[in-house]
Amino acid sequence: MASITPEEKYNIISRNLQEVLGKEQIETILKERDLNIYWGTAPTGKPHLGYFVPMTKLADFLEAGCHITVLIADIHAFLDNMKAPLDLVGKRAEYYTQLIKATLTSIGVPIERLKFVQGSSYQLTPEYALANMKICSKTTERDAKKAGAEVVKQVETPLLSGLMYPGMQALDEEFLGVDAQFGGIDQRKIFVFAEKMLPMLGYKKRSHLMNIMVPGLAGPKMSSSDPDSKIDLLEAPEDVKRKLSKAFCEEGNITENGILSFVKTVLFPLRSMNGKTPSFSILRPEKFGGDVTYTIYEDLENDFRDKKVHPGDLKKAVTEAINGLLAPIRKWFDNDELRKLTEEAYPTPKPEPKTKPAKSNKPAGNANLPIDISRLDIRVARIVEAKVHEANPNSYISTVDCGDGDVRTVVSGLAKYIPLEEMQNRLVCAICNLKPGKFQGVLSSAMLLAGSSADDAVVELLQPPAGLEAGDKIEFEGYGQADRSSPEKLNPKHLIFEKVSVDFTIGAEGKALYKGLEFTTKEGAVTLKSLKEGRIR
Ligand SMILES: N[C@@H](Cc1ccc(O)cc1)C(=O)O
Repeated sequence: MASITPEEKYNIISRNLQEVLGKEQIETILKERDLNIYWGTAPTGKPHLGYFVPMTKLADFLEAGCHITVLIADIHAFLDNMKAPLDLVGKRAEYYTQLIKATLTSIGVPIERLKFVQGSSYQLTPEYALANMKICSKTTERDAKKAGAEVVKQVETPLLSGLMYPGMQALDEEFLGVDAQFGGIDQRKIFVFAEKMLPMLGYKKRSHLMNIMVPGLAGPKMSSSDPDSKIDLLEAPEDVKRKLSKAFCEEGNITENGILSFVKTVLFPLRSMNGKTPSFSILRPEKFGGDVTYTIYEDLENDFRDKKVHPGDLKKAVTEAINGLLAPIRKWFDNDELRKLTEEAYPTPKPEPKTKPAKSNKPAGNANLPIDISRLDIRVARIVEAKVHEANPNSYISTVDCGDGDVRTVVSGLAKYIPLEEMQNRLVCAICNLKPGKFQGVLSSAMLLAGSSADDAVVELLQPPAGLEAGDKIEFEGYGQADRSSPEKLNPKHLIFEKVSVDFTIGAEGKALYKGLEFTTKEGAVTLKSLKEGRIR
Protein backbone atom coordinates (compact mmCIF):
# COMPACT_ATOMS: atom_id res chain seq x y z
CA MET A 1 0.00 0.00 0.00
CA ALA A 2 1.32 3.43 -0.87
CA SER A 3 2.13 5.18 2.37
CA ILE A 4 -0.37 7.75 3.47
CA THR A 5 0.24 10.78 5.63
CA PRO A 6 -1.00 11.04 9.23
CA GLU A 7 -3.51 13.67 8.09
CA GLU A 8 -4.90 11.35 5.44
CA LYS A 9 -5.12 8.59 8.01
CA TYR A 10 -7.07 10.82 10.35
CA ASN A 11 -9.46 11.77 7.58
CA ILE A 12 -10.17 8.15 6.75
CA ILE A 13 -10.58 7.24 10.41
CA SER A 14 -13.05 10.02 11.06
CA ARG A 15 -15.09 10.10 7.84
CA ASN A 16 -18.86 9.63 8.10
CA LEU A 17 -18.70 9.72 11.91
CA GLN A 18 -21.11 11.74 13.96
CA GLU A 19 -18.59 12.78 16.61
CA VAL A 20 -15.00 12.40 17.74
CA LEU A 21 -13.80 13.11 21.27
CA GLY A 22 -10.04 13.51 21.66
CA LYS A 23 -9.09 14.36 18.08
CA GLU A 24 -5.73 15.91 19.08
CA GLN A 25 -4.67 12.81 20.95
CA ILE A 26 -5.35 10.67 17.87
CA GLU A 27 -3.46 13.09 15.65
CA THR A 28 -0.45 13.05 17.96
CA ILE A 29 -0.36 9.24 18.00
CA LEU A 30 -0.73 9.03 14.21
CA LYS A 31 2.38 11.14 13.79
CA GLU A 32 4.34 8.41 15.57
CA ARG A 33 2.58 5.13 14.91
CA ASP A 34 -0.66 3.46 13.87
CA LEU A 35 -3.68 3.66 16.11
CA ASN A 36 -4.95 0.84 18.34
CA ILE A 37 -8.71 0.88 18.42
CA TYR A 38 -11.54 -1.39 19.55
CA TRP A 39 -15.20 -1.82 18.90
CA GLY A 40 -17.31 -3.75 21.40
CA THR A 41 -20.65 -5.42 20.98
CA ALA A 42 -22.68 -7.27 23.58
CA PRO A 43 -24.14 -10.54 22.22
CA THR A 44 -27.79 -10.02 23.15
CA GLY A 45 -30.51 -10.17 20.45
CA LYS A 46 -29.86 -11.11 16.83
CA PRO A 47 -27.78 -8.50 14.99
CA HIS A 48 -29.64 -6.48 12.38
CA LEU A 49 -28.91 -4.50 9.22
CA GLY A 50 -27.66 -1.52 11.20
CA TYR A 51 -24.46 -3.51 11.85
CA PHE A 52 -23.28 -2.67 8.37
CA VAL A 53 -22.50 0.85 9.61
CA PRO A 54 -19.83 -0.09 12.17
CA MET A 55 -18.57 -2.71 9.69
CA THR A 56 -17.85 -0.07 7.05
CA LYS A 57 -15.99 1.90 9.69
CA LEU A 58 -13.87 -1.11 10.59
CA ALA A 59 -12.96 -1.22 6.90
CA ASP A 60 -11.94 2.44 7.09
CA PHE A 61 -9.83 1.84 10.20
CA LEU A 62 -7.98 -0.96 8.43
CA GLU A 63 -7.41 1.26 5.43
CA ALA A 64 -5.86 3.82 7.78
CA GLY A 65 -3.52 1.16 9.14
CA CYS A 66 -5.19 0.80 12.57
CA HIS A 67 -4.84 -2.29 14.73
CA ILE A 68 -8.39 -3.34 15.45
CA THR A 69 -9.83 -5.44 18.24
CA VAL A 70 -13.43 -6.60 18.11
CA LEU A 71 -14.67 -7.22 21.63
CA ILE A 72 -17.52 -9.69 21.99
CA ALA A 73 -18.69 -8.40 25.35
CA ASP A 74 -20.32 -11.56 26.67
CA ILE A 75 -20.26 -10.57 30.32
CA HIS A 76 -21.82 -7.22 29.48
CA ALA A 77 -24.65 -9.03 27.67
CA PHE A 78 -25.39 -10.79 30.94
CA LEU A 79 -24.89 -7.74 33.17
CA ASP A 80 -27.46 -5.77 31.21
CA ASN A 81 -30.55 -7.20 32.88
CA MET A 82 -29.67 -10.69 31.66
CA LYS A 83 -30.39 -9.81 28.05
CA ALA A 84 -28.32 -12.94 27.52
CA PRO A 85 -28.82 -15.50 30.31
CA LEU A 86 -25.62 -17.20 31.47
CA ASP A 87 -26.50 -20.57 29.92
CA LEU A 88 -26.93 -19.01 26.47
CA VAL A 89 -24.29 -16.32 26.46
CA GLY A 90 -21.46 -18.59 25.30
CA LYS A 91 -23.43 -19.68 22.23
CA ARG A 92 -24.52 -16.12 21.52
CA ALA A 93 -20.90 -14.98 21.64
CA GLU A 94 -20.04 -17.65 19.06
CA TYR A 95 -23.03 -16.67 16.95
CA TYR A 96 -22.05 -12.99 17.00
CA THR A 97 -18.45 -13.84 16.14
CA GLN A 98 -19.53 -15.89 13.11
CA LEU A 99 -22.10 -13.36 11.97
CA ILE A 100 -19.70 -10.44 12.25
CA LYS A 101 -17.05 -12.37 10.37
CA ALA A 102 -19.56 -13.29 7.67
CA THR A 103 -20.73 -9.70 7.36
CA LEU A 104 -17.22 -8.27 7.20
CA THR A 105 -16.22 -10.85 4.62
CA SER A 106 -19.32 -10.07 2.56
CA ILE A 107 -18.17 -6.46 2.19
CA GLY A 108 -14.60 -7.41 1.45
CA VAL A 109 -12.94 -6.76 4.82
CA PRO A 110 -10.05 -9.19 5.48
CA ILE A 111 -11.02 -10.64 8.86
CA GLU A 112 -7.60 -12.13 9.48
CA ARG A 113 -6.41 -8.61 10.13
CA LEU A 114 -8.80 -8.15 13.06
CA LYS A 115 -8.38 -9.53 16.54
CA PHE A 116 -11.50 -11.02 18.11
CA VAL A 117 -11.57 -11.09 21.92
CA GLN A 118 -14.26 -12.32 24.27
CA GLY A 119 -14.81 -10.20 27.39
CA SER A 120 -14.83 -13.20 29.71
CA SER A 121 -11.30 -14.11 28.58
CA TYR A 122 -9.83 -11.31 30.72
CA GLN A 123 -12.65 -9.80 32.77
CA LEU A 124 -12.60 -12.67 35.26
CA THR A 125 -8.92 -12.30 36.20
CA PRO A 126 -7.92 -11.02 39.68
CA GLU A 127 -6.37 -7.88 38.12
CA TYR A 128 -9.57 -6.96 36.37
CA ALA A 129 -11.71 -7.77 39.41
CA LEU A 130 -9.61 -5.48 41.58
CA ALA A 131 -9.69 -2.69 39.00
CA ASN A 132 -13.46 -3.09 38.86
CA MET A 133 -13.72 -2.68 42.62
CA LYS A 134 -11.55 0.41 42.41
CA ILE A 135 -13.73 1.99 39.77
CA CYS A 136 -16.84 1.09 41.79
CA SER A 137 -15.30 2.82 44.80
CA LYS A 138 -15.09 6.05 42.81
CA THR A 139 -18.46 5.91 41.04
CA THR A 140 -21.66 7.18 42.59
CA GLU A 141 -24.89 5.33 41.93
CA ARG A 142 -26.19 8.45 40.19
CA ASP A 143 -23.24 8.67 37.81
CA ALA A 144 -23.43 4.98 36.97
CA LYS A 145 -27.13 5.29 36.17
CA LYS A 146 -26.59 8.37 34.08
CA ALA A 147 -23.74 6.80 32.13
CA GLY A 148 -25.78 3.72 31.24
CA ALA A 149 -29.03 5.52 30.49
CA GLU A 150 -28.99 4.94 26.75
CA VAL A 151 -27.37 1.54 26.64
CA VAL A 152 -28.42 -0.42 29.69
CA LYS A 153 -32.07 -1.40 29.80
CA GLN A 154 -33.91 1.03 32.06
CA VAL A 155 -35.96 -0.67 34.73
CA GLU A 156 -37.80 0.56 37.78
CA THR A 157 -35.44 -1.01 40.29
CA PRO A 158 -32.02 -1.03 38.63
CA LEU A 159 -29.78 -3.99 39.43
CA LEU A 160 -26.21 -3.65 40.61
CA SER A 161 -25.10 -5.59 37.54
CA GLY A 162 -26.46 -2.90 35.24
CA LEU A 163 -24.77 -0.22 37.34
CA MET A 164 -21.41 -1.96 36.95
CA TYR A 165 -21.73 -2.07 33.17
CA PRO A 166 -20.38 1.41 32.29
CA GLY A 167 -17.42 1.10 34.64
CA MET A 168 -16.40 -2.20 33.08
CA GLN A 169 -16.75 -0.80 29.59
CA ALA A 170 -14.39 1.99 30.67
CA LEU A 171 -11.89 -0.52 32.10
CA ASP A 172 -11.92 -2.48 28.85
CA GLU A 173 -10.08 0.41 27.20
CA GLU A 174 -7.19 -0.06 29.62
CA PHE A 175 -7.21 -3.86 29.58
CA LEU A 176 -7.39 -4.09 25.81
CA GLY A 177 -4.47 -1.66 25.59
CA VAL A 178 -6.07 0.62 23.03
CA ASP A 179 -5.80 4.30 22.21
CA ALA A 180 -9.43 4.74 21.26
CA GLN A 181 -12.85 3.14 21.49
CA PHE A 182 -15.35 3.18 18.66
CA GLY A 183 -19.13 2.75 19.03
CA GLY A 184 -22.54 4.16 18.17
CA ILE A 185 -23.51 7.63 19.34
CA ASP A 186 -25.73 5.85 21.88
CA GLN A 187 -22.51 4.99 23.77
CA ARG A 188 -21.65 8.67 24.26
CA LYS A 189 -22.51 8.89 27.96
CA ILE A 190 -20.40 5.82 28.72
CA PHE A 191 -17.55 7.28 26.68
CA VAL A 192 -17.65 10.60 28.55
CA PHE A 193 -17.80 8.69 31.81
CA ALA A 194 -14.74 6.65 30.78
CA GLU A 195 -12.82 9.82 29.95
CA LYS A 196 -13.51 11.11 33.42
CA MET A 197 -12.90 7.85 35.32
CA LEU A 198 -9.78 6.32 33.82
CA PRO A 199 -7.48 9.19 34.89
CA MET A 200 -8.92 8.91 38.42
CA LEU A 201 -7.55 5.36 38.53
CA GLY A 202 -4.18 6.44 37.20
CA TYR A 203 -4.87 5.22 33.64
CA LYS A 204 -4.63 7.16 30.42
CA LYS A 205 -7.74 8.85 29.05
CA ARG A 206 -8.75 7.37 25.67
CA SER A 207 -10.25 8.98 22.56
CA HIS A 208 -13.75 8.12 21.36
CA LEU A 209 -15.21 7.79 17.90
CA MET A 210 -18.95 7.63 17.37
CA ASN A 211 -21.01 6.69 14.37
CA ILE A 212 -24.60 7.63 13.66
CA MET A 213 -27.44 5.28 14.60
CA VAL A 214 -29.54 3.64 11.91
CA PRO A 215 -33.24 4.30 12.49
CA GLY A 216 -35.84 1.52 12.23
CA LEU A 217 -37.71 0.92 9.01
CA ALA A 218 -41.13 1.62 10.42
CA GLY A 219 -42.52 5.10 10.69
CA PRO A 220 -45.90 5.47 12.39
CA LYS A 221 -46.82 1.97 13.39
CA MET A 222 -50.22 0.46 13.59
CA SER A 223 -49.55 -2.73 15.47
CA SER A 224 -48.70 -2.81 19.13
CA SER A 225 -45.60 -4.91 18.77
CA ASP A 226 -43.36 -4.26 15.88
CA PRO A 227 -40.88 -6.96 14.98
CA ASP A 228 -41.24 -5.63 11.45
CA SER A 229 -39.22 -2.49 11.96
CA LYS A 230 -35.99 -4.46 12.14
CA ILE A 231 -34.33 -6.73 9.58
CA ASP A 232 -31.92 -9.42 10.78
CA LEU A 233 -28.68 -10.05 8.96
CA LEU A 234 -30.00 -13.55 8.31
CA GLU A 235 -33.52 -12.58 7.31
CA ALA A 236 -35.05 -14.65 4.49
CA PRO A 237 -35.53 -12.84 1.15
CA GLU A 238 -39.32 -13.06 1.29
CA ASP A 239 -39.35 -11.59 4.82
CA VAL A 240 -37.18 -8.70 3.67
CA LYS A 241 -39.67 -8.10 0.91
CA ARG A 242 -42.65 -8.28 3.23
CA LYS A 243 -41.12 -5.95 5.82
CA LEU A 244 -40.14 -3.42 3.20
CA SER A 245 -43.56 -3.52 1.59
CA LYS A 246 -45.11 -2.72 4.96
CA ALA A 247 -42.63 -0.04 5.97
CA PHE A 248 -44.00 3.47 6.17
CA CYS A 249 -42.82 5.41 3.12
CA GLU A 250 -45.17 8.17 2.14
CA GLU A 251 -44.89 9.90 -1.20
CA GLY A 252 -42.95 13.16 -0.86
CA ASN A 253 -42.32 12.64 2.88
CA ILE A 254 -38.58 12.70 3.52
CA THR A 255 -38.61 13.39 7.24
CA GLU A 256 -40.33 10.27 8.47
CA ASN A 257 -38.98 7.68 6.13
CA GLY A 258 -37.10 4.65 7.40
CA ILE A 259 -36.32 3.46 3.89
CA LEU A 260 -34.63 6.69 2.85
CA SER A 261 -32.75 6.74 6.16
CA PHE A 262 -31.49 3.27 5.39
CA VAL A 263 -30.26 4.33 1.96
CA LYS A 264 -28.55 7.32 3.53
CA THR A 265 -26.98 5.70 6.58
CA VAL A 266 -26.16 2.25 5.26
CA LEU A 267 -26.25 1.89 1.49
CA PHE A 268 -24.38 5.02 0.48
CA PRO A 269 -21.58 4.66 3.04
CA LEU A 270 -21.24 0.97 2.10
CA ARG A 271 -21.04 1.76 -1.56
CA SER A 272 -18.48 4.49 -1.02
CA MET A 273 -16.07 2.17 0.79
CA ASN A 274 -12.46 2.30 -0.38
CA GLY A 275 -12.98 5.68 -1.98
CA LYS A 276 -15.45 4.38 -4.60
CA THR A 277 -18.15 6.61 -6.05
CA PRO A 278 -21.39 5.22 -4.67
CA SER A 279 -24.24 4.52 -7.03
CA PHE A 280 -27.83 3.61 -6.39
CA SER A 281 -30.23 2.91 -9.23
CA ILE A 282 -33.97 2.87 -9.49
CA LEU A 283 -35.18 0.82 -12.40
CA ARG A 284 -38.62 1.55 -13.80
CA PRO A 285 -40.44 1.51 -17.12
CA GLU A 286 -39.98 4.46 -19.49
CA LYS A 287 -43.55 5.65 -18.92
CA PHE A 288 -42.81 6.16 -15.21
CA GLY A 289 -39.68 8.15 -15.93
CA GLY A 290 -37.23 5.40 -16.88
CA ASP A 291 -34.16 4.29 -14.90
CA VAL A 292 -32.28 6.77 -12.72
CA THR A 293 -28.93 6.42 -10.99
CA TYR A 294 -27.85 8.49 -8.02
CA THR A 295 -24.28 9.01 -6.93
CA ILE A 296 -25.16 11.51 -4.22
CA TYR A 297 -27.74 10.69 -1.58
CA GLU A 298 -29.15 14.21 -1.44
CA ASP A 299 -30.16 14.03 -5.11
CA LEU A 300 -32.31 11.00 -4.37
CA GLU A 301 -33.81 12.70 -1.34
CA ASN A 302 -34.67 15.82 -3.35
CA ASP A 303 -36.29 13.78 -6.10
CA PHE A 304 -38.31 11.85 -3.56
CA ARG A 305 -39.43 15.09 -1.91
CA ASP A 306 -40.43 16.46 -5.32
CA LYS A 307 -42.37 13.24 -5.99
CA LYS A 308 -40.14 12.33 -8.90
CA VAL A 309 -39.42 9.00 -7.25
CA HIS A 310 -42.38 6.90 -6.23
CA PRO A 311 -42.38 4.96 -2.90
CA GLY A 312 -43.10 1.70 -4.73
CA ASP A 313 -40.06 2.08 -6.97
CA LEU A 314 -37.84 3.07 -4.04
CA LYS A 315 -39.00 0.10 -2.00
CA LYS A 316 -38.33 -2.25 -4.86
CA ALA A 317 -34.79 -0.97 -5.36
CA VAL A 318 -34.00 -1.11 -1.64
CA THR A 319 -35.46 -4.61 -1.27
CA GLU A 320 -33.14 -5.80 -4.00
CA ALA A 321 -30.17 -3.98 -2.52
CA ILE A 322 -30.75 -5.53 0.90
CA ASN A 323 -31.25 -9.00 -0.47
CA GLY A 324 -28.03 -8.60 -2.44
CA LEU A 325 -26.17 -7.59 0.71
CA LEU A 326 -27.56 -10.43 2.77
CA ALA A 327 -27.10 -13.23 0.22
CA PRO A 328 -23.43 -13.99 1.09
CA ILE A 329 -24.19 -13.85 4.83
CA ARG A 330 -27.05 -16.32 4.46
CA LYS A 331 -24.73 -18.52 2.46
CA TRP A 332 -22.09 -18.47 5.21
CA PHE A 333 -24.71 -19.74 7.67
CA ASP A 334 -26.17 -22.28 5.28
CA ASN A 335 -24.67 -25.40 6.86
CA ASP A 336 -25.66 -27.78 9.62
CA GLU A 337 -23.08 -26.56 12.09
CA LEU A 338 -24.18 -22.94 12.01
CA ARG A 339 -27.85 -23.83 11.85
CA LYS A 340 -27.33 -25.81 15.04
CA LEU A 341 -25.42 -22.92 16.64
CA THR A 342 -28.26 -20.52 15.76
CA GLU A 343 -30.82 -22.79 17.39
CA GLU A 344 -28.66 -23.18 20.50
CA ALA A 345 -28.01 -19.45 20.80
CA TYR A 346 -31.65 -18.50 20.19
CA PRO A 347 -33.74 -21.55 21.04
CA THR A 348 -37.27 -21.52 19.64
CA PRO A 349 -39.51 -21.00 22.66
CA LYS A 350 -41.16 -24.26 23.69
CA PRO A 351 -44.96 -24.25 23.89
CA GLU A 352 -46.05 -23.63 27.49
CA PRO A 353 -46.60 -26.93 29.26
CA LYS A 354 -50.30 -27.45 29.86
CA THR A 355 -51.14 -27.32 33.55
CA LYS A 356 -54.75 -28.30 33.12
CA PRO A 357 -55.72 -31.28 30.99
CA ALA A 358 -56.78 -30.04 27.56
CA LYS A 359 -60.52 -29.91 27.30
CA SER A 360 -60.57 -30.35 23.56
CA ASN A 361 -58.43 -32.50 21.37
CA LYS A 362 -56.80 -29.56 19.66
CA PRO A 363 -53.24 -30.29 18.59
CA ALA A 364 -50.68 -29.32 21.22
CA GLY A 365 -48.94 -26.02 20.44
CA ASN A 366 -49.98 -24.01 17.45
CA ALA A 367 -47.50 -25.25 14.92
CA ASN A 368 -50.07 -27.52 13.34
CA LEU A 369 -52.70 -24.86 12.85
CA PRO A 370 -53.05 -23.34 9.39
CA ILE A 371 -51.80 -19.79 8.92
CA ASP A 372 -54.93 -18.22 7.51
CA ILE A 373 -57.82 -15.96 8.40
CA SER A 374 -59.36 -18.59 10.71
CA ARG A 375 -56.65 -17.74 13.25
CA LEU A 376 -57.76 -14.12 13.62
CA ASP A 377 -60.62 -13.22 15.91
CA ILE A 378 -61.85 -10.43 13.69
CA ARG A 379 -65.06 -8.70 14.72
CA VAL A 380 -67.27 -5.72 14.32
CA ALA A 381 -66.46 -3.32 17.16
CA ARG A 382 -67.46 0.20 18.11
CA ILE A 383 -65.11 3.01 19.06
CA VAL A 384 -66.83 4.51 22.09
CA GLU A 385 -64.41 7.37 22.39
CA ALA A 386 -61.05 8.39 20.96
CA LYS A 387 -58.54 10.98 22.06
CA VAL A 388 -55.12 12.09 20.92
CA HIS A 389 -52.19 10.38 22.68
CA GLU A 390 -50.69 13.10 24.86
CA ALA A 391 -47.11 12.04 24.40
CA ASN A 392 -47.48 11.23 20.74
CA PRO A 393 -49.77 13.47 18.69
CA ASN A 394 -49.59 11.04 15.75
CA SER A 395 -51.54 8.44 17.69
CA TYR A 396 -55.01 8.01 19.06
CA ILE A 397 -55.97 6.17 22.19
CA SER A 398 -59.45 4.72 21.72
CA THR A 399 -61.87 2.94 23.98
CA VAL A 400 -63.31 0.16 21.87
CA ASP A 401 -66.36 -1.97 22.61
CA CYS A 402 -65.70 -5.43 21.20
CA GLY A 403 -69.13 -6.80 22.18
CA ASP A 404 -70.61 -8.42 25.31
CA GLY A 405 -69.12 -5.82 27.63
CA ASP A 406 -65.60 -6.49 26.42
CA VAL A 407 -64.25 -2.94 26.32
CA ARG A 408 -60.59 -2.44 25.44
CA THR A 409 -58.01 0.27 24.99
CA VAL A 410 -56.39 0.51 21.58
CA VAL A 411 -53.48 2.65 20.47
CA SER A 412 -53.28 3.36 16.75
CA GLY A 413 -51.03 5.59 14.67
CA LEU A 414 -53.89 7.15 12.73
CA ALA A 415 -53.95 10.75 13.93
CA LYS A 416 -52.20 12.09 10.87
CA TYR A 417 -54.77 10.55 8.57
CA ILE A 418 -58.16 10.43 10.18
CA PRO A 419 -59.77 13.45 11.85
CA LEU A 420 -60.68 12.91 15.49
CA GLU A 421 -64.41 13.45 14.78
CA GLU A 422 -64.39 10.47 12.45
CA MET A 423 -63.03 8.31 15.24
CA GLN A 424 -65.95 8.86 17.63
CA ASN A 425 -68.80 6.42 18.08
CA ARG A 426 -68.26 4.47 14.88
CA LEU A 427 -68.13 0.88 13.78
CA VAL A 428 -64.76 -0.62 12.95
CA CYS A 429 -63.21 -4.02 12.31
CA ALA A 430 -61.04 -5.10 15.22
CA ILE A 431 -58.63 -7.99 15.65
CA CYS A 432 -59.27 -9.15 19.18
CA ASN A 433 -56.84 -12.01 19.79
CA LEU A 434 -53.46 -10.34 19.56
CA LYS A 435 -51.41 -10.57 22.70
CA PRO A 436 -51.86 -7.19 24.43
CA GLY A 437 -48.70 -5.11 24.18
CA LYS A 438 -47.40 -1.84 25.59
CA PHE A 439 -47.39 0.62 22.76
CA GLN A 440 -46.10 4.14 23.33
CA GLY A 441 -46.50 3.59 27.04
CA VAL A 442 -50.12 2.40 26.90
CA LEU A 443 -51.34 -1.20 27.00
CA SER A 444 -53.10 -1.80 23.71
CA SER A 445 -55.25 -4.90 23.44
CA ALA A 446 -56.78 -4.93 20.01
CA MET A 447 -55.99 -3.63 16.59
CA LEU A 448 -58.18 -1.63 14.23
CA LEU A 449 -57.97 -2.60 10.58
CA ALA A 450 -57.29 0.21 8.16
CA GLY A 451 -56.68 0.41 4.45
CA SER A 452 -54.06 2.59 2.84
CA SER A 453 -53.19 3.68 -0.66
CA ALA A 454 -49.98 2.31 -2.16
CA ASP A 455 -48.05 5.44 -1.19
CA ASP A 456 -49.60 5.58 2.31
CA ALA A 457 -50.97 9.06 1.61
CA VAL A 458 -54.56 8.01 2.33
CA VAL A 459 -55.47 5.84 5.29
CA GLU A 460 -59.07 4.88 6.14
CA LEU A 461 -60.60 2.60 8.74
CA LEU A 462 -62.52 -0.41 7.46
CA GLN A 463 -66.22 0.36 7.59
CA PRO A 464 -68.75 -2.36 8.50
CA PRO A 465 -72.24 -1.73 7.08
CA ALA A 466 -74.74 0.23 9.19
CA GLY A 467 -77.11 -1.70 11.40
CA LEU A 468 -74.47 -3.89 13.00
CA GLU A 469 -73.46 -3.99 16.62
CA ALA A 470 -70.24 -4.40 18.50
CA GLY A 471 -69.36 -8.10 18.66
CA ASP A 472 -71.07 -9.03 15.39
CA LYS A 473 -69.34 -11.65 13.30
CA ILE A 474 -67.27 -11.12 10.20
CA GLU A 475 -67.02 -14.25 8.09
CA PHE A 476 -65.01 -15.46 5.11
CA GLU A 477 -66.53 -18.02 2.81
CA GLY A 478 -64.97 -21.43 3.31
CA TYR A 479 -62.98 -20.49 6.43
CA GLY A 480 -63.75 -21.24 10.05
CA GLN A 481 -63.69 -18.66 12.81
CA ALA A 482 -61.30 -18.14 15.68
CA ASP A 483 -62.79 -19.63 18.83
CA ARG A 484 -63.89 -16.71 21.00
CA SER A 485 -64.64 -18.72 24.11
CA SER A 486 -61.07 -19.93 24.57
CA PRO A 487 -59.23 -17.69 22.18
CA GLU A 488 -55.71 -18.38 21.07
CA LYS A 489 -53.71 -15.24 21.94
CA LEU A 490 -51.40 -14.71 19.00
CA ASN A 491 -47.78 -14.31 19.97
CA PRO A 492 -46.34 -11.34 18.06
CA LYS A 493 -43.14 -13.30 17.45
CA HIS A 494 -44.99 -15.81 15.28
CA LEU A 495 -46.12 -13.03 12.94
CA ILE A 496 -49.47 -14.71 12.26
CA PHE A 497 -51.23 -11.42 11.69
CA GLU A 498 -48.44 -10.22 9.42
CA LYS A 499 -48.54 -13.41 7.37
CA VAL A 500 -52.32 -13.47 7.04
CA SER A 501 -52.66 -9.77 6.28
CA VAL A 502 -50.50 -9.96 3.16
CA ASP A 503 -53.57 -11.48 1.54
CA PHE A 504 -55.80 -8.54 2.40
CA THR A 505 -56.59 -6.27 -0.52
CA ILE A 506 -59.07 -3.60 -1.47
CA GLY A 507 -61.31 -4.47 -4.43
CA ALA A 508 -62.18 -2.15 -7.31
CA GLU A 509 -65.57 -1.52 -5.71
CA GLY A 510 -63.93 -0.44 -2.47
CA LYS A 511 -64.62 -3.72 -0.67
CA ALA A 512 -62.21 -5.16 1.87
CA LEU A 513 -61.05 -8.60 0.69
CA TYR A 514 -59.09 -11.58 2.01
CA LYS A 515 -57.74 -13.74 -0.83
CA GLY A 516 -60.43 -12.12 -2.96
CA LEU A 517 -63.20 -13.04 -0.47
CA GLU A 518 -65.46 -10.39 1.03
CA PHE A 519 -65.50 -9.57 4.74
CA THR A 520 -69.08 -10.81 5.12
CA THR A 521 -71.46 -9.61 7.85
CA LYS A 522 -75.17 -10.15 8.23
CA GLU A 523 -75.72 -6.69 6.73
CA GLY A 524 -73.36 -7.16 3.79
CA ALA A 525 -69.72 -6.56 2.98
CA VAL A 526 -67.20 -4.40 4.81
CA THR A 527 -66.01 -1.48 2.65
CA LEU A 528 -63.68 1.51 2.62
CA LYS A 529 -64.80 5.09 2.44
CA SER A 530 -62.99 6.12 -0.75
CA LEU A 531 -60.10 3.73 -1.43
CA LYS A 532 -60.53 1.44 -4.43
CA GLU A 533 -57.12 -0.18 -4.22
CA GLY A 534 -54.29 -0.49 -1.75
CA ARG A 535 -53.39 -2.50 1.30
CA ILE A 536 -55.09 -3.39 4.57
CA ARG A 537 -53.31 -3.90 7.88
N1 LIG B 1 -22.06 -1.08 25.22
C1 LIG B 1 -21.87 -1.84 24.02
C2 LIG B 1 -21.17 -3.12 24.27
C3 LIG B 1 -19.81 -2.99 24.87
C4 LIG B 1 -19.50 -3.58 26.07
C5 LIG B 1 -18.22 -3.48 26.61
C6 LIG B 1 -17.28 -2.73 25.91
O1 LIG B 1 -16.03 -2.62 26.45
C7 LIG B 1 -17.58 -2.14 24.73
C8 LIG B 1 -18.85 -2.24 24.19
C9 LIG B 1 -23.26 -2.12 23.42
O2 LIG B 1 -24.19 -1.47 23.68
O3 LIG B 1 -23.44 -3.04 22.66
